[in-house]
Amino acid sequence: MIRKLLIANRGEIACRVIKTARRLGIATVAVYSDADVNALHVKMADESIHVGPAPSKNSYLQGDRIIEAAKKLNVDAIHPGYGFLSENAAFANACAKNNVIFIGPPASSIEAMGSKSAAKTIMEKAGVPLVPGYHGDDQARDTLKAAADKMGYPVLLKAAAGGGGKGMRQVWSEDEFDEALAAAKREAMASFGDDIMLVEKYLTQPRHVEIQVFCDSKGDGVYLFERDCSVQRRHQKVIEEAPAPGMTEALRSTMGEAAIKAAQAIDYVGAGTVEFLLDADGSFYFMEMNTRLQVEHPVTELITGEDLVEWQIRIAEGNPLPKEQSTLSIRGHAFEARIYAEDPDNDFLPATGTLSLLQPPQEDTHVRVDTGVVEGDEVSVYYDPMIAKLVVWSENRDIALERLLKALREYHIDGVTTNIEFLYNVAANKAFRDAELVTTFIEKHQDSLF
Ligand SMILES: Nc1ncc2cc(-c3cccc4ccccc34)c(N3CC[C@@H](N)C3)nc2n1
Repeated sequence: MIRKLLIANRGEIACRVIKTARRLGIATVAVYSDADVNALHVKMADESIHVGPAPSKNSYLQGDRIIEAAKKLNVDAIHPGYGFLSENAAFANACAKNNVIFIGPPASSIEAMGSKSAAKTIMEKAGVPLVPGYHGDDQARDTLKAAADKMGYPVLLKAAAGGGGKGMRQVWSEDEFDEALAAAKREAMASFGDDIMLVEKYLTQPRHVEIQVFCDSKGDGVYLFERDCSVQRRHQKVIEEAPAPGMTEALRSTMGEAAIKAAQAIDYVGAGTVEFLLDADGSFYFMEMNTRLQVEHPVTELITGEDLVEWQIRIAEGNPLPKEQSTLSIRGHAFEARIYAEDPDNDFLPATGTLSLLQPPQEDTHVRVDTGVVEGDEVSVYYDPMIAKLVVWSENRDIALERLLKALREYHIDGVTTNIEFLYNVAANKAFRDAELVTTFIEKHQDSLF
């Protein structure tokens, strides 16, 4: 039984986890840095404890200090949120060693997904579809070149230690290969200290469709359907939605079952997301598995009616899955737009300042605002400049889209530059309305977005 929970995070996700913990009658402990002394998540928690100076590396990433705080305040469990220590195997191990429940997967699952090539080998064995390519240990130039020639161009060179789009390089023809390989290895070594390369068939117009999975400690697993996260800018998600437009029941269950197989291949426990590339012909390929609760989980909550943080807590206590696959279903359609303090007219550089006016749209059962700030707060340089997640639901996509546009029109923020107008332009774009969602969406339509 978890009676007291420490949230090892800040901002909207810390506030969001505290809300569910409070509803479940679980006492909460917030951790905060010098910059967050008066932050909303500190005010919302029952107790709070200072963990260090403003820079994340001196505070929210100080795993030992966070565990000391957990022991000092006798907490039963730590929820890592996303980012920070949420996918840090050493931290998950340290929690276990100190008899504090880590609300997340076993450290071994986190480690297994840490390297792209190791992950692909595991998934291949589990029968999860992979993009045609090479992900072996033999890194000789002739071996990688032969794989590329065999697949046919274009191919994509990917750093095994990379992620989120870092360390990727397209090769459009054979005579570009050597120069591209040398550059990709140099970049990977500089960024990750590891230049192991994967070679993959380059899908030119894929969609990013991810499956939310949950496994309990007995090895049972369910999928809570899919999210389409194709609309991204420089590998930052901009607008996410659930369910994925155009998904058939057959494809949904095939991808869902593949995602469960992926999770069970690494003895997964808890909330996880299996990311797939979905091609226009309905083929899908394993991309990555995220061993944490995702930023965009609210769209899944709105179409299923489930509280994913409650599921995480119940499973971390050793309970079986709250629901079986046959009792889970999709109702309606949801969008999430990430409201950022950034300047679209200045290459989306983070904006700072004081939120002199912070007026979210009128919340109702179909408009949800997940935020970690209040009017008057400072948007600081130390952390991700997300102001809020605007999440809307309706019985179908068209009405949900209208609700999103209306809510964006009603969102008034002064004091910092935001991306609200950019978000509106994306959502109002005809190709978006027609659900022509591909990962190249933003660059394809950029003339009408700025
Ligand atoms: N073989 C092959 N073909 C096309 C791809 C295109 C992307 C990609 C490239 C650019 C933006 C993206 C947004 C969402 C999902 C994928 C992408 C991609 N990514 C981007 C980051 C990482 N998640 C993998 N891998 C790909 N792999």
